Amino acid sequence: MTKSSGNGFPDSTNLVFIGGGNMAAALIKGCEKKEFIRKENVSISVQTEKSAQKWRNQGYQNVFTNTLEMLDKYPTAIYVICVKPQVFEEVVSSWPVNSRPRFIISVMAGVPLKTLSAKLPFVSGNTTIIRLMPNVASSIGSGASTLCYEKNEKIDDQASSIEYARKFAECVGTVEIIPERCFNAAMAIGGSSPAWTFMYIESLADGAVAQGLGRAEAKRLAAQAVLGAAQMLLNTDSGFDIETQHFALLKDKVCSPGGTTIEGVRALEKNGFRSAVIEAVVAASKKADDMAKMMEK
Ligand SMILES: NC(=O)C1=CN([C@@H]2O[C@H](COP(=O)(O)OP(=O)(O)OC[C@H]3O[C@@H](n4cnc5c(N)ncnc54)[C@H](OP(=O)(O)O)[C@@H]3O)[C@@H](O)[C@H]2O)C=CC1
Ligand SMILES: O=C(O)[C@@H]1CCC=N1
Repeated sequence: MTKSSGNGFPDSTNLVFIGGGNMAAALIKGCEKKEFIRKENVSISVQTEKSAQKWRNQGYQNVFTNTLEMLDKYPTAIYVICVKPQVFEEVVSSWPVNSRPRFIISVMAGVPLKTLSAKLPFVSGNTTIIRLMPNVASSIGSGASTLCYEKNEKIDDQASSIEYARKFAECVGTVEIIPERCFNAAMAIGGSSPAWTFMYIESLADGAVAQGLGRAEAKRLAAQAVLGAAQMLLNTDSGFDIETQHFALLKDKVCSPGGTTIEGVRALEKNGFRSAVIEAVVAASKKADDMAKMMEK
């Protein structure tokens, strides 16, 4: 009998990554660390020989600079699309018509399921296509991913594919399975917000540096303060229940009457802090909506 390592699929199942950049690296390394996959079952296609060599130097042997050649070699593997959305059309053009992947996971922002199906007519129909939106913290196993797919009872054993994708995403952090109509909004928080959080932490440090604190101390302190605050929201040991309680409960605990923090709250509100953050989420989400519309053309 074929051995299985608990992911529901035989150990010999090949995972084929189209694109081998930051996201592919985070996912591959996270899955390997959790022994979900092994190097010998991973194939990667990249654009440049330089990137291919980087992967080979890390012990990956199945590395290609020609996607068609790779997909030809693994016509029934699990495919993970990890290229930029702008490159997707090019990838489609080098997709062999006889490939029959077990299922497909796409991490591309702004490329909806219906576009993926329409652009890959020869593989869709009886092939589950899953959208997964990981984030940069996946590279250290602290990602916050979202996943969506279209339920189709005609597809054989679709539930196993979804379960595999869920476990795959869990190798690099948490995963929320959500309807596609909310996917771009979730992407703005899960996928994009780490960039804004880095900006926020940088600004905290800048403020303290302006007031005389050393740069290194300010950076460490700011990062740890943000981490601790996030952990209080997620860890019930803080007495906070994220399902039922309002974030302001914790904010109010920090704001002593007549104290320092409330002065900072006042300054933030005066400068449109919350509105700026809300608008950033809406802007990122709308950009993904626009990208999806462009893709339809
Ligand atoms: N960065 C992030 O935080 C997140 C990104 N995403 C999504 O992940 C996807 C990838 O992003 P990211 O990993 O950051 O991008 P990168 O630029 O790091 O990686 C893109 C990869 O695609 C390869 N590539 C380019 N053209 C081709 C081609 N024709 N055939 C095969 N491979 C090709 C590149 O090769 P080479 O290395 O040789 O240039 C590179 O390895 C995007 O669609 C993005 O929307 C999703 C969530 C978060
Ligand atoms: O900026 C982007 O388009 C990608 C998707 C989410 C994070 N990075």
